[in-house]
Amino acid sequence: MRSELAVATLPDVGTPIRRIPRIPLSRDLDHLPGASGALAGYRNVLGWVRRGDAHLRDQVARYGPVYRHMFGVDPIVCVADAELVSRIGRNREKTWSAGVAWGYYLSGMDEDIQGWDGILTLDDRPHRDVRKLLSPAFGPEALESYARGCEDLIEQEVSSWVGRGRVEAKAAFRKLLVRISAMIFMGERDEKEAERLDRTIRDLWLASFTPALGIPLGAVRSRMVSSYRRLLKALLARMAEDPNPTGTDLFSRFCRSRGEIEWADDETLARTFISTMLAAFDTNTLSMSSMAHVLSHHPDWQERLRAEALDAVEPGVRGLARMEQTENVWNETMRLFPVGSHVMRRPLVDVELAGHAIPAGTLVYALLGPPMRDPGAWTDPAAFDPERFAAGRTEHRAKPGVFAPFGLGAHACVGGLLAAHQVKMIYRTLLSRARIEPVGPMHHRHSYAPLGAVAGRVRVELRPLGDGAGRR
Ligand code: HEM
Repeated sequence: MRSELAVATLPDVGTPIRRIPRIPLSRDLDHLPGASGALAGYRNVLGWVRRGDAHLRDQVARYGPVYRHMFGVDPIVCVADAELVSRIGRNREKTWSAGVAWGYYLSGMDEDIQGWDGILTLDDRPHRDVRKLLSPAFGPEALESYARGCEDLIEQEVSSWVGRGRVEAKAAFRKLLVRISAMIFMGERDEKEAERLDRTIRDLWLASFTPALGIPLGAVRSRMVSSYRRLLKALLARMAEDPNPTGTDLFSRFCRSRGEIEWADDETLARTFISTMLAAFDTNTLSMSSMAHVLSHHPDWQERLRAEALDAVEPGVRGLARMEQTENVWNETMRLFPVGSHVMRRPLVDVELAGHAIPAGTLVYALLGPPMRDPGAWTDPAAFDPERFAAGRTEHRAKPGVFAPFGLGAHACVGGLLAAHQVKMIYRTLLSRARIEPVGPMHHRHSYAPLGAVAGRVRVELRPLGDGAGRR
């Protein structure tokens, strides 16, 4: 039976959605294998936080590739089969809405919102319009200028880590990436301003996560919303002061495209811009921290990457393009320690997945982690083996959906290349200066909180290389 409430309020397939309301979730899921009830929902959230992807793989082993569960107070359907994940993400049937799914969490977060909430709450043509607007800011010329713009900052920060000796990778990478992002995104070089921006982004993540936990819009959320409004006001003031900015930062590039979308006023653009930053801050910090853990326990791979780093001295993106082994290690790290747990979608009509009827309006989590251990695609899936990505093996292309750390289809990550450049630049500098040694044993514990990484603190020892061992 279909949830009449959800169906009554769902937009038609292909309808551009403006100001997505919070459409109730379909709850008619009893015919699916899985668990239900509030207690299961809270236990499930704890499982995600404590055991990350291992928790999800256990659920798949128990219930199969399509199952129902609760995430906090919300009934969800999880999909773990690579081809189904690919089908949902690519959305060739034009059935799956990211907007209605994200809108469930984000809509109404700020009662003053007059326009779109963000890039992930858009579907169809409005979404294509925004992607087009963003594309020059992620094109080759822009990426080159970002790469050159942050070289000095990376040098400085890496020197200070090596000087300190022992670092906690999550905090260290975050501090550096926040400064890089503030510079790239907003042309902001001031450390304090970068930290303030970071706090706002953190608040926004928390604000979008609280409804699933059944936490009412109380004091906590309103504090988060006020820091969001402050940032929005600052962006709008900047747009008003300088209607045609010449800066090379992402915001200036974005502003220069104003007027290209007839439906988007300044406020809509500023909100869209904030949502773009929201997707960028934590993601790469976590992938790089997991990589530090992995490299500290694989000195052989570290040596290979060091040789590559010392060889790739050409400035800008040309040198980075040569760092294929670094990219393979990064990919292998994200395969074993996924960053994004799922892409969230809702079908706008009733659909069938692996013989199970999924009612329109169901909140579906297309899981990204379990397919990355699919034994049908990966040899010895639990092993650390970066060469599986190299030419000649390319296991990540074995079948659709087996490797999608950046999502799939129209909403696939816009910043994947930028993230890869940042990883290569930072590791090129770090590995040419120091050897990364472990503090404590290798462990595979993973956690989603809500983004994923090696669980807990990632402490590593940085031993400066002897004279002549490093060049940069
Ligand atoms: C390791 C780093 C990163 C990972 C693992 C990652 C992962 C993802 C994933 C899985 C999605 C798809 C979400 C969905 O379909 O529901 C996504 C979308 C997105 N990412 Fe990333 N991301 C990373 C870095 C970045 C960076 C550096 C930026 C810079 C701006 C960025 C900007 C975005 C944006 C704007 C979207 C939404 C695209 C759209 O809706 O069209 N990401 N990312």
